[in-house]
Amino acid sequence: MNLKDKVGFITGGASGIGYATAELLLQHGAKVAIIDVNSEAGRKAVSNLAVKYGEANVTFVKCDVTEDGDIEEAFKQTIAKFGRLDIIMNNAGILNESNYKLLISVNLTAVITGTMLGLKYLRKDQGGNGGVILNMSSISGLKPSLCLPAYAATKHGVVGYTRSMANSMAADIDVHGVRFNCVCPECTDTPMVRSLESVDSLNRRGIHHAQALSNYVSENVDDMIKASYIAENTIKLLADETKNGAAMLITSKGVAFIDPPEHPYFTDRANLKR
Ligand SMILES: NC(=O)C1=CN([C@@H]2O[C@H](COP(=O)(O)OP(=O)(O)OC[C@H]3O[C@@H](n4cnc5c(N)ncnc54)[C@H](O)[C@@H]3O)[C@@H](O)[C@H]2O)C=CC1
Ligand SMILES: CC/C=C\C[C@H](O)C(=O)/C=C/C=C/C=C\C=C\[C@@H](O)C/C=C\CCC(=O)O
Repeated sequence: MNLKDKVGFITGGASGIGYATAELLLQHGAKVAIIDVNSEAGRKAVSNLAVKYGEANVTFVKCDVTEDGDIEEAFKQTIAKFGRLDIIMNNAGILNESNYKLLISVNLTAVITGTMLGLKYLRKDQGGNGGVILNMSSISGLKPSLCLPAYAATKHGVVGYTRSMANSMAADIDVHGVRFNCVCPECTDTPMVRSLESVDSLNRRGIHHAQALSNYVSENVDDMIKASYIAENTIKLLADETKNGAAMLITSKGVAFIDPPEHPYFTDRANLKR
């Protein structure tokens, strides 16, 4: 996919990985809607990006991704502003083991809702141009995370959902034109991770092994991979039209595509005919 003049929709785009990806899309000539619950951060992000890339190319829509109506409205406002939609990045996420229902709602339910609601605007057979849905998982979606079991459950859910959607819709891709992929970064230097330095904040959020995790983050955060590195690899995946159903692990050593185990039943639609 040539990113020039394409339109991206990024939840959690006011900060961290979402913001870095928004900026890189703009550098490639795309237009971007930053979708975020934090109005102050969202407006600040857009005013910074507008100075560099032009007011006509970036917009902010306030949206709590746990509210279906907000997500629908955000899609409508994005298309009203830019006239099309090509890239959906369901990226908003939180760390809160205490409030695991909210955690699941933001990190997993909203990814499914954003995919289902967005799909109808992308589908070529429903008036769209085709495109790509990129869901944000984590290395914690591929392996256990002893400090964050509920978080890991949401991120495993994102991998399972994204691969399953890709498989179930791949046979008709010429009709709808939509690809589904997910990215799985290791620990990255962002405001979300910097917030883990405070043991009080970890305890309030019910995070396991709080003191050990706080020490680990304080000692390692400056050497962690940067959001710009996640964004560079995310953009490559977005643009690569050969990739559908990919789970891209991103670590300081580079990227790797993690394949699911083989199983003959219901991994592809041919088996439904048996
Ligand atoms: N930083 C890391 O080490 C890693 C982060 N991730 C994932 O990447 C994504 C982005 O994380 P970061 O950039 O690190 O965090 P961040 O905290 O810098 O950015 C997250 C953004 O999501 C927004 N957000 C939170 N709840 C929301 C809601 N209900 N509705 C709309 N927006 C909401 C926040 O306001 C914030 O702007 C998350 O899904 C996270 O789980 C994955 C792997 C590693
Ligand atoms: C106490 C020692 C620190 C880490 C080991 C442990 O496995 C763990 O659970 C650490 C989690 C740290 C998470 C911090 C931010 C989360 C971001 C994620 O999206 C994934 C990144 C890293 C997971 C690291 C891991 O599980 O080892």
